[in-house]
Amino acid sequence: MFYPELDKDDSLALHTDLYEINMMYTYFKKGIADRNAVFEAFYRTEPFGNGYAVYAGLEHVIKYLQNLKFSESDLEYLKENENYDDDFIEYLRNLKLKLTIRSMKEGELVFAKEPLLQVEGPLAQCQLVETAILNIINFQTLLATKAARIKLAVQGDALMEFGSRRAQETDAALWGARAAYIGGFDSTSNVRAGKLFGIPVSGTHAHALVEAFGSEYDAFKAYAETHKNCVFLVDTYDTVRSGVPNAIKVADEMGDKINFLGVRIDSGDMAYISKQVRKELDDAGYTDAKIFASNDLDETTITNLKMQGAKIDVWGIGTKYITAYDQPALGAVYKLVAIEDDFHVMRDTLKISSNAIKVSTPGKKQVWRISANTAKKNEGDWVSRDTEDPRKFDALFMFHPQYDYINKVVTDYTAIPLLHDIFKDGKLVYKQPKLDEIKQFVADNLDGLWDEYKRSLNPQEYPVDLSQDLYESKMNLIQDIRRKIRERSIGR
Ligand SMILES: Nc1ncnc2c1ncn2[C@@H]1O[C@H](COP(=O)(O)OP(=O)(O)OP(=O)(O)O)[C@@H](O)[C@H]1O
Ligand SMILES: O=P(O)(O)OC[C@H]1O[C@H](OP(=O)(O)OP(=O)(O)O)[C@H](O)[C@@H]1O
Ligand SMILES: O=C(O)c1cccnc1
Repeated sequence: MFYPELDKDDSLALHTDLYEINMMYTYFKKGIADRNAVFEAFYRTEPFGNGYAVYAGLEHVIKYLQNLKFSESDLEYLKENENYDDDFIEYLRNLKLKLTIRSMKEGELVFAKEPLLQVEGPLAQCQLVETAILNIINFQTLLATKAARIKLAVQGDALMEFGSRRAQETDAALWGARAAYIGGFDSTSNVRAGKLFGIPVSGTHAHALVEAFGSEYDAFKAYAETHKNCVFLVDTYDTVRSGVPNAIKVADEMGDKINFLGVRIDSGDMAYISKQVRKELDDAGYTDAKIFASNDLDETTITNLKMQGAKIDVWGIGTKYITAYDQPALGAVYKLVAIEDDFHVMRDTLKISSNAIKVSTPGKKQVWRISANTAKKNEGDWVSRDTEDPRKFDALFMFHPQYDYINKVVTDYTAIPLLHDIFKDGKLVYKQPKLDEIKQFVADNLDGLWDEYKRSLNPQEYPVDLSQDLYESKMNLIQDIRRKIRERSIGR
């Protein structure tokens, strides 16, 4: 630890951007800190060109919110470094979260432009938690989605997560291992993730073992004499001529004393070499021995290797998974959608932009997953005001919010609300599922999605439609704001 005097009194209350606390200060001084507000978090485009994202991070968000309180050293720091009056510091000292949070469940398949998490409560409190909530769900949702893409590419083969050494620091390795498991990996190499989350841990050995013993035979033999389950890394010198023959020799000598699970290759032409290795293992009678592969793999390389007929059974994935190499940010944002006015009435709010995708949708919402009762597949998501309930209608008119000529009428459907109560007035009301249940939930959800949305390249756009009510109030609010701006500029 670098700062032991602070660490003992550290908290995540300051894990926020300064501008959040500066806004809190303004709200406090102007007497509106406790006005009721509603913020919603959403992202704007699907990551990796995928057709959906896998929502993850809620467990960490809950942990963060449950423990949120300014410590004395936090307050001291603010007092010394910012020009806040003492009454604000006192306000922060007594701050007790009273937020009502609604969120998608972890493992839910989610789509661009729909609220994933909604925060309602005192304006200043809503503002404080923006940074950490986005920090957590941006990372974990991105990674769980990457994991699901990799899972799709391996077509049922086993997947090991190897990313810790390349992760952007320790928290990313830990929560990234969890997101991998949610998204479809079978195990992680991170032992702490095993201890904290109950994820199966697994591993082989590194080149260092071979180098330390000076020869592959001595290294494999030593490993076999100290471990029951053995996967030998065979590419330190020459995979085909030395690595695999030495692995086979040790397996023969040890017989039933070990479980010879297979060999790992970590370099070279994986398609060509894996075929050679398969033949050597089969010829020696080890037809059940598996070929493990690692080396900067991702869903694209895996798909290509499969196309080449590579004989790989188990895939170890590190760098390109844990760093979300091809798209390092999900870009989820947190926007104010409603606020209490001077007359204690909730008023919708909107952010206008010349960029259509950046125009937010006002109002407190609910997201409904609409599935056809006959096909048992999802028809799309219907974003409504939180007061609307499509279960009361016989038919649902669904239309694209930007291109309203793309529309359909759905009958005989089931509508399931996706935003669930997590905290009510600061009290946790949600029973958190076990990690394995979340993992299963992802798999079940994927079953409910048409293949057209699931393919990893150029998937169809999944419909995320607005209710008529929401659409009209958005258009009216845009007109209203434009008119006010026009009037003001004419007056000048
Ligand atoms: N047959 C293949 N088709 C497509 N990509 C492959 C194939 N074989 C290996 N790759 C990938 O190509 C990339 C570079 O492989 P390369 O052969 O240069 O590694 P290497 O130099 O042998 O490994 P190292 O640098 O770790 O010793 C890696 O991401 C690897 O997974
Ligand atoms: O390739 P990744 O997907 O990141 O998987 C993790 C990598 O970590 C280990 O390599 P190591 O740290 O020894 O580095 P090197 O193999 O690249 O030399 C292992 O042999 C994998 O290659
Ligand atoms: O167990 C392994 O083979 C492993 C673990 C971490 C990184 N690379 C490989």
